[in-house]
Amino acid sequence: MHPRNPYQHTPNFTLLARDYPDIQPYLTGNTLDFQDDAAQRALTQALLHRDFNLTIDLPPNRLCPPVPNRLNYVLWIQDIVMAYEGVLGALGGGEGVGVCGVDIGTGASAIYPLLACSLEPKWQFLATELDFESYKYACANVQKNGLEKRIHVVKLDPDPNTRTRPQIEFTMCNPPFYGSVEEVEASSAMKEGGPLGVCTGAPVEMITPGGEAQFVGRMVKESVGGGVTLLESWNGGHLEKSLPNEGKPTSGRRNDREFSSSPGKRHLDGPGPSVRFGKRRRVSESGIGERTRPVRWYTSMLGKMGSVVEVVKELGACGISNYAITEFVQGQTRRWAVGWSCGGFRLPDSISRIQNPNPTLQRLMPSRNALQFHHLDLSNLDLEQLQEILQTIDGCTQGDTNPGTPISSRGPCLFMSAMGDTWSRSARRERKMKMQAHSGSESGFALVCSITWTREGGGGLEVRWVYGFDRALFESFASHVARKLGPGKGAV
Ligand SMILES: C[S@@+](CC[C@H](N)C(=O)[O-])C[C@H]1O[C@@H](n2cnc3c(N)ncnc32)[C@H](O)[C@@H]1O
Repeated sequence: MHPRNPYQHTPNFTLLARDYPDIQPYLTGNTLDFQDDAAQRALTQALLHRDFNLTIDLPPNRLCPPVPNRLNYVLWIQDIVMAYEGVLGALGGGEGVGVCGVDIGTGASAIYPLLACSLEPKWQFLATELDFESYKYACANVQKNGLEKRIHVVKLDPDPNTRTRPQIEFTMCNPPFYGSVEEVEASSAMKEGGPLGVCTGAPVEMITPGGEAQFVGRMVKESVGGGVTLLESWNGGHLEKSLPNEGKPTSGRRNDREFSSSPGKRHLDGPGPSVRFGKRRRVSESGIGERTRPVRWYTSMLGKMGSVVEVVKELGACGISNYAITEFVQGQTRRWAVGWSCGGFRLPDSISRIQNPNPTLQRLMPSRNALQFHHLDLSNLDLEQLQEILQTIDGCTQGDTNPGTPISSRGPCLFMSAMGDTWSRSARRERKMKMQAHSGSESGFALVCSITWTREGGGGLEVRWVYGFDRALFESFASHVARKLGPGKGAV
């Protein structure tokens, strides 16, 4: 379960039923009858209202989304967005820009955009739906909560006349799991709504040709060309118009008691508000080439581990190495999500990798974006000394940092950027000969890293890859920094 998910323990149904009497008929003691789909609907409605101030209607003939499970995915998306928002802030761009996400197949509940908008007052969504019945309910649910300016529900009708879209920060999707009715029937593992829960999913919610792996595989292929699966009918106009005026906090939408460890930049291992590249050079987002990408992060939930294997294979086939895998465990239900980007922002390992994966997942994990070096003698190193040492690396730019505000548990964090390899011996020789290099060029960074260190345990250094496309360049830079700082024993 996501660490910020407040549903770590089974709710006290008896207490909940006092405020939400619709639950009462399905209670025996503190046990809710998950075999009854009406009980599941009553629970979802109660939790959404109590904890998120959301009111929704759910049709009996469509999926009833379990709130804790759906919230896990939203919180992971929040991690991803916070990670790169922090980086953009550090690079002097992207401040105050609203976040635009896409939920592919929003369902009757429109649960993902509703939850996400309730947690994040600046986010907006495009929510697509294929099925007319679900589409009607989704529109009504968005309207009921006064969120129609921030959540635009579209009924998909392929239309080739696509116009320019605003930057989409992420797409999310809970695709139909199965490839056929036979597969649904053969599966005894389908446990929407808890271990004993009945499933009210309609065929359109459960079945897609080729199953979820093929659905997401298609997304992967389309993402290489900048596409968003089945979004052809959306022209983006609605959200573009409302983007600059949005961002007013929606008071009362968050239950602060439930979310005492509520999300905020200070919880991140990465860059915080005090870090800027501003002094030496302000870089627009277009300077790192990301604004031109229609979608920054594609993500999808997956219900079968075998599908994770297939999707990662497809990512490899498409040459996409910048990806993330997470696992959502809620009671006995286990789900996974895969995210990938064709852009250069690299996520912290804590977001992109599962901590203790089983052997199958271990093999699929993306490469680490942080390299650690131990046994460096850093006992006397302070931020100023580090800055001085790093200044001696030719052709690299340092970001500002506020030493009084540690933004990582490891200590202050410093950003370094480079336009290319300027530190290796051959690069230095070449620079001497040409003497022109990259000075003042605004053509964009090749590499951005954050550097944190600790004096404890003999001194440790962590160089995290924040932006770039060339892993070898990152690894070479990290080793160079470690060599500069002391007698390292190699990266682990
Ligand atoms: C498993 S349900 C997920 C519903 C909701 N997002 C949730 O998590 O509870 C999948 C949804 O995707 C819709 N759908 C199926 N194929 C689609 C497609 N190609 N494009 C958009 N929506 C689709 C279905 O109608 C259904 O509502």
